[in-house]
Order: sequence, then structure tokens, then C-alpha cells
Amino acid sequence: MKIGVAGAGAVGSFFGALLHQGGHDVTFLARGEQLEVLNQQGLVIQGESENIRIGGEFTGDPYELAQSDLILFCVKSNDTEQMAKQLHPILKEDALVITLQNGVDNEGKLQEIFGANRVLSAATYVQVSMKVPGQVYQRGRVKLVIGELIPRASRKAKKITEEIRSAGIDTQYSGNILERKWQKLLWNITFNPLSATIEAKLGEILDSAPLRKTAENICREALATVAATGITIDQEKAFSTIFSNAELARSHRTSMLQDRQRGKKMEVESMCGYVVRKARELGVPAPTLETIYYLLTFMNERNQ
Ligand SMILES: NC(=O)C1=CN([C@@H]2O[C@H](COP(=O)(O)OP(=O)(O)OC[C@H]3O[C@@H](n4cnc5c(N)ncnc54)[C@H](OP(=O)(O)O)[C@@H]3O)[C@@H](O)[C@H]2O)C=CC1
Ligand SMILES: CC(C)(CO)C(=O)C(=O)O
Repeated sequence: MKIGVAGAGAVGSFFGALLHQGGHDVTFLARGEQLEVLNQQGLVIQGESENIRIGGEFTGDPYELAQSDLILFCVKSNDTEQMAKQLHPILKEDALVITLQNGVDNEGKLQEIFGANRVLSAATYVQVSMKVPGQVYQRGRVKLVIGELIPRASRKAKKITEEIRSAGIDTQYSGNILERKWQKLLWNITFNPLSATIEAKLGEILDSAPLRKTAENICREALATVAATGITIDQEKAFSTIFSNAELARSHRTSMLQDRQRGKKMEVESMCGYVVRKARELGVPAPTLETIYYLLTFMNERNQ
């Protein structure tokens, strides 16, 4: 399959590299220093058990993705519309776009631009960061759960799941991907905004009584919001899974913390803003989350 990676940062470079290794023809769209280093040295993945270096096609020109059968959509959510509008006029009409992004609001934005039928979604389980350009540092489990957003695209989602699995990536199909993405969002909202506000790794949040209590409050508020949307989630089970999974990622700097430390705009709107607005709309009190949302919004504005 011809695959274009739209946004070869941590997630895009990592999954693009695995697909390249698995025999797919992958083109990585990058920019700035990242692109310069990729062109000079190739891409290095520093995994838990091995380091791999891959060559491949690295470009700053979106037209080089025009012949892709599949786009791995991996920019931060603040860049979703801009990247989608660049790609839409140049892609083949039957090319599919799969979002590996966190949150649950990129899907709708992509469907509006590419059409409902062409967009798939993935819940992305991986811990990756770019310590220096051209090098992705990966820890923890690697897994994708893929699904369609409208029932008539299920055949496409199953086919893509198979293609990605056959490249050696643990990949599952889900008939209810948005619920799965909400579950991932619950994890992210519990830790990403707090970790970015106080610049702490997950282990520090888990070990400090006041920080842990704050994370628990956020988690409870977000769980109540999800319940009010009508999605049925076992709240106690979800709560304990979120905190036990965090134990497995103690040394991870969340992607939002990475953005803060690199002076990049954080994904505040698609993560906190989205849930805060949903809570307000549904009459669910979410004071902790709302406060963190205001603090992060201030930080994003100050950095612009
Ligand atoms: N990091 C993680 O462990 C995980 C992240 N996620 C989610 O995955 C998504 C991607 O995260 P992550 O990979 O960490 O983010 P990164 O910032 O590392 O990657 C995004 C990349 O896209 C590039 N980009 C943006 N716009 C363009 C453009 N027009 N042309 C070329 N390149 C462009 C960015 O460049 P620049 O840096 O110049 O802006 C950056 O290199 C997010 O939604 C995140 O929440 C999900 C699971 C785990
Ligand atoms: C914490 C993690 C790695 C969970 O997959 C994540 O989604 C993020 O850093 O944004």
C-alpha cells in the first residue's frame, strides 16, 4: 500500500517506520528542523529492545502524498483543519484518511473536509516523544484499534486493520471506535492537562497526594460528562483502569507536556475545551477541569 504520513512527528514517524519495515511504501511529510535531519540522516526509532534506522521518502511538499492510498493523519489537533485543507484537493478520490490523534473531535472536522465515507479513526496506544529531531523515543505497549465512523465504511476499516496488522503492528478492529476514543480521551484528560500545567511526569502525579487527588477529581468530572452523553461506561472499572494503566507509563511526559516544554501550542481545545463545553451543555459540574482549561488557555495565548 502507498501510505502518506501527514505530520511526521513522534506518532507519525513511529507508525510510518513500522509500516515501512513491514513492506509498505511510506512517504513522510515533515517540516523545519525535523525535515532537515530526516533528509540528512534518515529516521531513528529508539525502542525498548532495539534501535532502528530507516531511510524512506521524506518531504516538505504535500503533493508528494498525492498518490497515497492511505493517509496516516498525525498532526496535533490544532493543525487538523490546515493540514486537511492542504491535502483534500490533491489526494486521489478513493484515498482513505485515518486519524491517529487523541480526542474525539478531529473525526468530524476531517469528515467535513474529506467526506464521511473516507475517514477512519484509530485509538492509538503508544508512548513516544522526539527528544531531538529525527529520533523517536518509544516506550510501553504498541497497539492500534481501528474503526469506521459510518456503518457503510466498515469493510474499508476491516481491510485497513488487516493491512496494518500484517505489517507486524498489534491492530484490532472495533465496531464502536468513538466509544473507544472516548475511553482513551478519559485517560488523556485525567493526566495530560495536569501534567502540562505543573510540568510533571505521570509518576510524580501518582506519588503526590494532592496531585493524585486533582487527577482523580478531573477523572470523575470527565466520567460524569461521558455518562451524560449517553455512552455507557462502567465508571468504577474505567476509573481504576485509568489509574492502573498510568502506573505503566510513570516516566512518560504526556504529549501535552512535550508541547509545553517545546514552546508549542498545546492541544487544549480538543482535549479540555471539548469536554468542558460538553459538561456545560449537559449540566454536569466540572470545576477542576474548567480551572485547568483556563490556566492552559492562558499559557497557550501567552506563548503565541
Ligand atoms: N506522543 C504520544 O505519545 C501520543 C500522541 N498521541 C496523539 O497523536 C497526535 C500527534 O502527536 P505527536 O506525534 O506527539 O505530535 P508531534 O508534534 O510530535 O507531531 C506532529 C508533527 O506534525 C508536523 N506538522 C504539523 N503541520 C505540518 C505541516 N503543515 N507540514 C508538515 N508537518 C507538519 C509538526 O511539525 P511542528 O513540530 O513544526 O509543528 C510535528 O512534527 C496528537 O493528537 C497526540 O495527542 C496519541 C497517542 C500517543
Ligand atoms: C500518555 C499517552 C502516551 C497514552 O497513550 C498519550 O496519549 C499522550 O502522551 O498523549
